[in-house]
Amino acid sequence: MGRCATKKSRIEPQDWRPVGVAGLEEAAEAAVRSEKNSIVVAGPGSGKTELLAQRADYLLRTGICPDPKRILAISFKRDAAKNLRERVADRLPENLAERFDSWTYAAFDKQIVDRFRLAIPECWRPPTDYSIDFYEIGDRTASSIIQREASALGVGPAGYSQIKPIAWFREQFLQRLPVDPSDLAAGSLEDRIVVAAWRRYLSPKRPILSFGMISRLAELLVRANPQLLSALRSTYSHVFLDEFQDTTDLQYDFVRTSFHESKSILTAVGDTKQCIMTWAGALAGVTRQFADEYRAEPHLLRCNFRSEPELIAIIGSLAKQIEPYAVTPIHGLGKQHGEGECRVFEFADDEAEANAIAEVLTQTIEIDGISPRDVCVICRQQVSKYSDSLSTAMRARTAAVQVRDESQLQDLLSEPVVTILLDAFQVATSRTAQPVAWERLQKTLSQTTYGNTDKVVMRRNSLLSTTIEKLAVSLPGCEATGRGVGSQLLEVVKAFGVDAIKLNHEPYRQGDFFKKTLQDLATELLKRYGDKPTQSRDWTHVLSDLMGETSIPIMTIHKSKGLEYHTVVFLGLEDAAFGNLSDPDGEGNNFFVAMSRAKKRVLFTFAKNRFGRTQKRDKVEAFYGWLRVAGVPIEDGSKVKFSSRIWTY
Ligand SMILES: Nc1ncnc2c1ncn2[C@@H]1O[C@H](COP(=O)(O)OP(=O)(O)OP(=O)(O)O)[C@@H](O)[C@H]1O
Repeated sequence: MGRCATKKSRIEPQDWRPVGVAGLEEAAEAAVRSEKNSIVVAGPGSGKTELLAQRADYLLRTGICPDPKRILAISFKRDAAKNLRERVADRLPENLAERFDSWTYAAFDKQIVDRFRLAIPECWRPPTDYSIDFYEIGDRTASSIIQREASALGVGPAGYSQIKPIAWFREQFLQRLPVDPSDLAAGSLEDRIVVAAWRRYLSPKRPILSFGMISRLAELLVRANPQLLSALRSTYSHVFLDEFQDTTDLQYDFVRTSFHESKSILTAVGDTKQCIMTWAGALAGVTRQFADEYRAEPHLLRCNFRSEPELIAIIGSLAKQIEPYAVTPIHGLGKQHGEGECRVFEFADDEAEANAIAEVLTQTIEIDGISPRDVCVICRQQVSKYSDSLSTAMRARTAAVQVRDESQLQDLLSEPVVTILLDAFQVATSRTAQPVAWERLQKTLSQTTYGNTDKVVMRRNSLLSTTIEKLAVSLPGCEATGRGVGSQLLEVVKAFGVDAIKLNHEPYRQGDFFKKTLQDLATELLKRYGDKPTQSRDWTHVLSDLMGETSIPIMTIHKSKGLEYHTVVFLGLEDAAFGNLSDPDGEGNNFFVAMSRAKKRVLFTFAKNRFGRTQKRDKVEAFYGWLRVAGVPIEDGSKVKFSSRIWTY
């Protein structure tokens, strides 16, 4: 993908061509060039994220999004927001890319609340030092809130016993907040409890907000302040909504208050693997609602650019079994045959499973030469529990590659300040040139300091070189203590300018998030560095370990969304792994997500005995049925020689 470093003049829409890809399918190109609200529905690997990056390129290069207007992209996960931001930054000149804002819903809501806190009606205004509750309230907490607040209002159990806690929480506590709470305060007992509970959460003594509450405050803020609303609308001429099928009521409501019936043009992209019906052209749920309310033009994509034709055929078969009218997906570049494979193995127990899969993973890396980062192990839930035997089996086979739970590190490594720091550490400690990291650092520094005259650029380059040199000198003798590593991080951050970094990344301006991110990074570095004797401390190794260059990621299905790998192993296609399957459609979609992450190979496993207990597959039988019809039989793992190059009977 060509990096465009120079300022280019505006191009005419008819002269614009997709950047970095051979082409786009017709429906995708229509969505990229659309002048109306639109909803793009497409299967896995169809290039939805790519389409948004291309649309940003189109709108900014042609001036259809004219300076000083901006594009707002909202995603669900931090790494998805980062991925989109990077794709746009990679292909556009800086002066254009800087008008592309890529946020998660949570971060966007929070920065609105924090920046415009004083415009929140006083009765709902949180103190500045509120903490975040990362978990939404569950049944038990809701129940105790109701009990506590009802008692405080002088109502006994007979008065509140009929209130269903979780329904109260979802439908009433998280309802739209009225500008004036007196209506609620004078309303039903449920409403009075809502007001009392909010007051307690907002109280200066121990203010604490969940992301659901922050979303509600952001919506209220925009609704209650016409000037803010109009500023938001005139700032963002175009709005992108990623993974739209997953939008919650609260998020939908915030978008509606902010942009419905405005001049801002909305592009929502949704994924049929979450909502199979849409593939047939029958929009469903929130997708349907959006199409109706925003008079959005639908664009249905059918290409898959990710997977080999054999996997696309299986994905298409599964879709058709679920929805007979589903469009058959085709390979994006017209390939008819490839090396894709999908296999299901049954093992006597998790130990046999671990040995076989460890063998497969080792071969994939050591013989096929696939990078550990291009291989992934997925579990439905409880990653460390499900992958425990596999970790042991891998350790017994090779010291070079391990499997690693990605859940905690994924978010930390997506942080912009962490990217700066790891790039700086990498350039300072690597024995070879690191042009990509160096260029990224230069670019970041140019965003945090002003001016582009030769003198300013020279001064910037000299500052960067000095910072890196200092770091290169200090790191080898760095104390193996939090203070030692932490102070090196601080030195780099200071060179880039703490305020400037915060100015460019809104979430760092709030609370102690910036400090905590640096602390978390120091802890992770220290874990890998501090336990070795001084002479054998090797920063290159520490960094590659932290960035996971030598480890195979293990993650939940949820974390795997939006990602792709050469080989995917799904451990435990079993009833217990899928919980109580109270939502079979949702679990079917989860299965679909896991299946569609693979470019070349996807393996599913079933262990008859796991954690010393017999496993069943009655509830997940539908998934096995889909696979059988798609031509994927269940194989007896004990009869397969996994140690041979080609797994034979
Ligand atoms: N027009 C295109 N030509 C060639 N390759 C493409 C094109 N569009 C996307 N790709 C590639 O196909 C893969 C899938 O693209 P992308 O991640 O954008 O798909 P997606 O629809 O967002 O996927 P999913 O929702 O399944 O995670 C990526 O490797 C991407 O680089």
